[in-house]
Amino acid sequence: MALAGVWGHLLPALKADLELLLGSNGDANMEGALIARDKVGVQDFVLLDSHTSEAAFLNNLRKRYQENLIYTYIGSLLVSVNPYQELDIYTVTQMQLYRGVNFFELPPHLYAIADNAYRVMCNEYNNHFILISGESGAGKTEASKKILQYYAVTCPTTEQLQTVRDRLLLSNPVLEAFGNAKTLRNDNSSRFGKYMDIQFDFKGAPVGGHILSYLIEKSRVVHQNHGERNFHIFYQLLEGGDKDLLCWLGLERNPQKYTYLIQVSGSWNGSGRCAKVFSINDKNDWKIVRKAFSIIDFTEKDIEHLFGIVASVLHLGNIQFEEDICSDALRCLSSLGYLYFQVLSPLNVDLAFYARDAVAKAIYGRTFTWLVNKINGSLANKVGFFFEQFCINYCNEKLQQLLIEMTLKAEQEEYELEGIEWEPIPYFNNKIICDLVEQKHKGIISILDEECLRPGEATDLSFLEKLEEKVGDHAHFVTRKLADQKTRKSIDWVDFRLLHYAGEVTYCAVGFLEKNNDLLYRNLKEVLCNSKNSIMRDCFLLSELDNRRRPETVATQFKNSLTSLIEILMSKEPSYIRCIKPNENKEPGKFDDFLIRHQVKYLGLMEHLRVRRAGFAYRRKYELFLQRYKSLCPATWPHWHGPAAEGVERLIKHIGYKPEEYKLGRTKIFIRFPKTLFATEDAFEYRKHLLTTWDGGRSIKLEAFWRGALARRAAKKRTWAVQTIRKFINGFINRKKPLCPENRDFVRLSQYYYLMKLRDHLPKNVLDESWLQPPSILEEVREFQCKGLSFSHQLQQKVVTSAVFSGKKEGYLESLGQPFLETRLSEFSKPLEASLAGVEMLIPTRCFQYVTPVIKYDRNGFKARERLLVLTQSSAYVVEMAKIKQKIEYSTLKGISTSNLSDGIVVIHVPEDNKQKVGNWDTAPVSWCLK
Ligand SMILES: Nc1ncnc2c1ncn2[C@@H]1O[C@H](COP(=O)(O)OP(=O)(O)OP(=O)(O)O)[C@@H](O)[C@H]1O
Repeated sequence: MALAGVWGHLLPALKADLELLLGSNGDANMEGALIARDKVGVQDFVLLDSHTSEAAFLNNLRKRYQENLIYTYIGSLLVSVNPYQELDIYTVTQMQLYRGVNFFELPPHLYAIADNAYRVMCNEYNNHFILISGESGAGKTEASKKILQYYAVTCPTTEQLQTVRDRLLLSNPVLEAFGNAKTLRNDNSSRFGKYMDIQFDFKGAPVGGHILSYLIEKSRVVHQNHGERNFHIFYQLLEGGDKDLLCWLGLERNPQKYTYLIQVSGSWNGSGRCAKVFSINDKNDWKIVRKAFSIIDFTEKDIEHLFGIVASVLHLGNIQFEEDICSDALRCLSSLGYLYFQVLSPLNVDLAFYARDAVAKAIYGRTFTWLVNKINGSLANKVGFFFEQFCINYCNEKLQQLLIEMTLKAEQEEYELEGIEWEPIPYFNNKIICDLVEQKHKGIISILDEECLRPGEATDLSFLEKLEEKVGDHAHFVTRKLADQKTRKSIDWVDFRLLHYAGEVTYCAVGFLEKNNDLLYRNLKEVLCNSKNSIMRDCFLLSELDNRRRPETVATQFKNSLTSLIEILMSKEPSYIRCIKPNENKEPGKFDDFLIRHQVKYLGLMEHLRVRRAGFAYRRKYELFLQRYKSLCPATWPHWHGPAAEGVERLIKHIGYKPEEYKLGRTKIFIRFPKTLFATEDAFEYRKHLLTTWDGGRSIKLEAFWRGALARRAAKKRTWAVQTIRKFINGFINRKKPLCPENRDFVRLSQYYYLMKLRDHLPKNVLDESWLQPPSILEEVREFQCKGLSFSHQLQQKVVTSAVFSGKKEGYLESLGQPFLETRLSEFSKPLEASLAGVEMLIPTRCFQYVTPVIKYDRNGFKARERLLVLTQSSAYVVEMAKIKQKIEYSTLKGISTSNLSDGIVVIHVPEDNKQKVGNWDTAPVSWCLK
């Protein structure tokens, strides 16, 4: 399974950043889904009443958010609203709760998505990805971390695999230190795109992983916006690094001393200082990062070099240029041995500053890539600002297209497979915009590359002109020159505007050429290649210099890496998590309608909901549907013996499904309207409560009640049955007195109100029936209680038995239906009874765990002899005529076997040297055959 992609930055207009969580599997449909609704609004938007208005959508989201229910489904897509507070829903207990449980059985949760992906991956051996998207600060990184933690806790692991797990978890603080920064929108904003792949072995244990990083925001190294910070690592090093380290790196603890940490536009409290950020504890974070490094296999040398580079960047920023003057900082750098500069600059002061910043950005960018590569996989990066925004939004277009295509494709394929007529769903295909950006020769990226590469004087304006010339007639492209009178005013001469699927974004073309080229002077590269710092050398490999071919432009690199990413994603099954930021102030409980409506729009949530609803809202395998709802029809309750498809047909006919409400496929039933399923689910809930409500630890009286009701049924017929059920419920409820101390059970109180509410809203034909028998398990419970046997003890025994025999022994299922006995004394013949009486003198009865008559087959000629088998906590005894013939201590047992047929043969394997003779028993058998 894998995590990927964070583009959390600089999206003032489109604001759509992405984080991907990639992995294996995901049943995107409702296969096997069991609907369990929590009580606030609907937990699946698909279940909203017939209309799919944005207002209804927002209402539901708001209602739930105000109750701290931050997760809601749209089918299998999870919508998550940032709570901006710690919620008690990520505990290990919660993880265990969601582990292995059907998708919709529990309230919506990240863990359900994660677990579903994992389970389908394990069952179907396919790959899966989870795409997490949302604007900066919406909670993508947190979601991905929580999913990682979920896998770390719930996946099987060995000591050896723990290393992989720890590496995956601990790579996060390191990546965040180097790749995250405080922005206005998020104090811990990921400034790079991230794709993390987690690989599992066939047993479902995590065995490896790798991370791809995209587009680290290098410009932040040399420049931060008002109210923002540089990457965390700089502050962590200064704040947390010990004195000796700082001294060795030539650093002072005070961040104010470093230009790159107090950039002009970063002087946001008026004096060029960064105000304290209370949510960030650099000192503490430094400790975590330091510790993580050692666990993720970085050598001390690596760490030394890495911090050397971080320090070098800070020193670089302090280099000032004046005519013919080399600053102290430069000398300091050289003395550290990290960089040897030959300052033979033909550049003027401005260009020298430009070159200095270019070096700092390049060093940081490449070091980040090196760091990611070191942690796992590999890939490139680059860029900054409008150009960067353009790349990010292009990426969002591609992923949006992927989402729609994959959703529709999956639906379409399933309908075809099931032989169900497909009704096409109208949706906006944003391929047209992707083409506008990426098409060979004709797309914006190609045009940009052409301008970058062509000889002669190319400028950002000539690029803009080329765009007008080549894509000017495209419906999603506009410039001031091409715009109509009205829109013209809002577009500058140097701008172009794209009509993205999520809305219009205006890009300033200034800087596009330069950023696309990402030029680094060749002589500076040579200097860096000669550094003594091995990481630095690796980052600026000489081979790159030898290669005279022009490197690919930034946009082309990005396009290519995106194409590979999309290819990877297309080969996997999707799951989606859409994160929503509820307000701009990071305030818990505040639901800003305007802000959220905007996100609902650009995240395509309404579109997704319509897609889900336009087809069939739910589909289930016949077997699963029947299993869940069989109690709603006398013909299918308690067992249906024919094919499941026919059972389902009978069942829905009985419930009263109308033809337009469903279709029957080859293996599944398709239900068109959520309402239909909703009603069925209500009826099911009602039945379930009736059948399973427990009466203060004693068996419920439902069955007896029911029998009585049945007896009088003939006379009073249906109306009476309804009254009977009502009476039962009322009686049951009145007896409960929910608040009295013995009934402190709060759950019962909730059940009561729930049941009462449900009763008034049931489809008529559900209340009408009195054929319903409680399941056999309840009869069994009653029987146990009559006999004073402990139900939970029985249950435990049955669970153990099931684990041993399920699917392995014929007739096992039938035997499960009977109560397990602790003795079979009634089956004793007279001599055996006498035997037991004698044995009781030797083994106290209180030690008996199980006593049964057996036939022992002698090894010599397989002669059958009647014996008594007595099992105690520690040993088995074979008894004959009041004598213990053999004692077998469990600790010496080699094993026990049974046949897989429906017989009672048990073979007890004892060691060859078991000479433990008891009484007059004279042989030490290897095996026992008992019947
Ligand atoms: N599930 C959650 N529970 C509690 N707090 C959360 C949760 N999700 C997010 N937050 C809070 O919101 C902050 C921002 O979340 P996060 O960093 O995950 O956003 P993001 O979408 O990854 O942003 P960016 O794109 O800028 O990296 C977190 O630092 C945390 O304080």
